[in-house]
Amino acid sequence: MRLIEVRDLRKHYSSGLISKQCSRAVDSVSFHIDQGETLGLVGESGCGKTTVGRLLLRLIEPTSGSIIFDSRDITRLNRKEMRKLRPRMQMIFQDPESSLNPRMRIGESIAEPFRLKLHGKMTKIEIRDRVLELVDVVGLNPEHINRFPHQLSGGQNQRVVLARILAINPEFIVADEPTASLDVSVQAQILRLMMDLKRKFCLTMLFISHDMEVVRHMSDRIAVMKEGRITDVVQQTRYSRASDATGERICDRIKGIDPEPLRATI
Ligand SMILES: Nc1ncnc2c1ncn2[C@@H]1O[C@H](COP(=O)(O)OP(=O)(O)OP(=O)(O)O)[C@@H](O)[C@H]1O
Repeated sequence: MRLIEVRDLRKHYSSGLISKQCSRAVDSVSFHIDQGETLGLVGESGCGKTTVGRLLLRLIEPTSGSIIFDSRDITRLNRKEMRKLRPRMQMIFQDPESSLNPRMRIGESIAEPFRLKLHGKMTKIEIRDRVLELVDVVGLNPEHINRFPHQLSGGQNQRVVLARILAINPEFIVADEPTASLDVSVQAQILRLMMDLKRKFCLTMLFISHDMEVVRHMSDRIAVMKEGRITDVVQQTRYSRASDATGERICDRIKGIDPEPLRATI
């Protein structure tokens, strides 16, 4: 089943006071993502990947085109309707610390969606148990819940971001270069965790990266972007998809990671 469909999406920016110049950040882009599928979006810096991701969640408004999410054109929804829909679609950014409130302890950050009663009222004990469960699911220790983001590493903070997203319980995630800011030694661990969570929670994902090898490892299909347009969509077969060799290459590149578990997730 199709969860998201983008039709003829454009985002143009104009600049210059006297002679107006138009930059076509996204130009006539169309694609779809099926439920449970990961579509990789790859292309060189400045080709429009992040703009597509932000448009899909309506963090920015399109110049034209439609974005059908679960059979509804979200470009036509008003603020109230969009606010209601928002928990179903979430974004993971490059820098995990920027997505976390620096003054909130990790436990509070993960608990926030429960406190906001996104999924009904819960008691304090139920919230604490769910937080501890999620901390475990993303591979953190219970002691981390009392720390602040600046007291954790980048990789640990990205795990917190993932736990918080799972607390919101979305169906669709835009992951925009989620490991780009991380130390090479933790990149493979986070990618592996994302693959596991994606399977476990049946998530649908747009995975954005400029790194073709990482995108090949993570995606079912790959859309290639150039100068605001999608130039190619490649279906990954069981064989072309991140093969054992690719898994090993990623591990080779990201030193200190045992290739076996990574291969097991392919
Ligand atoms: N608010 C804005 N105003 C004007 N131009 C913008 C704005 N945001 C993005 N752009 C331009 O749109 C184009 C696409 O930017 P975008 O950030 O989507 O690219 P990207 O492929 O994600 O790049 P990177 O991989 O470096 O993050 C760029 O040329 C950028 O300068």
